[in-house]
Amino acid sequence: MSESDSHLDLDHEAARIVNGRLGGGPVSDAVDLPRIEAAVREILIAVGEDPDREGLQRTPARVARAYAELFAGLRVDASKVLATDFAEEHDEMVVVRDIEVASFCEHHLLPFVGVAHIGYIPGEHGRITGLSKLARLVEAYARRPQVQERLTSQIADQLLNTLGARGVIVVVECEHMCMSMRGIRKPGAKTLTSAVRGTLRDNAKTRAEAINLIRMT
Ligand SMILES: Nc1nc2c(ncn2[C@@H]2O[C@H](COP(=O)(O)OP(=O)(O)OP(=O)(O)O)[C@@H](O)[C@H]2O)c(=O)[nH]1
Ligand SMILES: [Zn+2]
Repeated sequence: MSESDSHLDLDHEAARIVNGRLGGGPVSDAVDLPRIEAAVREILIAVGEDPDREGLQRTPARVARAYAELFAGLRVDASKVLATDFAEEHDEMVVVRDIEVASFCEHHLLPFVGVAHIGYIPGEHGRITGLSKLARLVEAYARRPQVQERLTSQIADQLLNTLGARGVIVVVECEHMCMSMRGIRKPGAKTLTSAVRGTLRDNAKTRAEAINLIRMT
């Protein structure tokens, strides 16, 4: 696979969506900005605001553009993110940690933010991926309505299936705004989720090594 095949840039992706359509895709695939604008205007009225006051006049359009960007992952084929891979005689662990996560809980459409740590052991044929692609994979799955558990396992499964990794560990730690700003109101509470696949699941010693690398300061 060539570098350019997999050069998925979510900002460009969002820009294309804002411009009305995805490159090559049908127009109906694009985010319906006017529809979001109309809905945001309705929300403003419903909460008792005046959407026509000066400060709010452009808000529905801004929110529509923001949503196109924040949910751009819905239009990314996550399997293509890992398309740049290299043959390399490396059958040891690769860990990238502290990858920023900004996602949206699908229950309240409020952000959850934190970090993801990803470790994998290349498969039999020794395919490794570009390091940035691991962060791109996080972005592709985070920029959509999510639950943290699914985000975690989707990342792990994609590494296992597309890259053919022998073992995968994904740990995500996030604070959910729906728990901090409203409802139970417990700011600072962190949710940790993990997904462990392949040899890392079966072999306690290798798993411990991965966890040590993730925790190492
Ligand atoms: N498992 C899981 N739960 C989540 C996630 N994000 C938000 N939630 C939870 O989703 C649940 C939704 O619960 P509901 O009782 O339907 O909604 P609610 O009345 O707004 O709940 P409260 O937040 O307790 O006020 C809440 O307990 C949230 O904390 C997530 O990523 N994973
Ligand atoms: Zn929530």
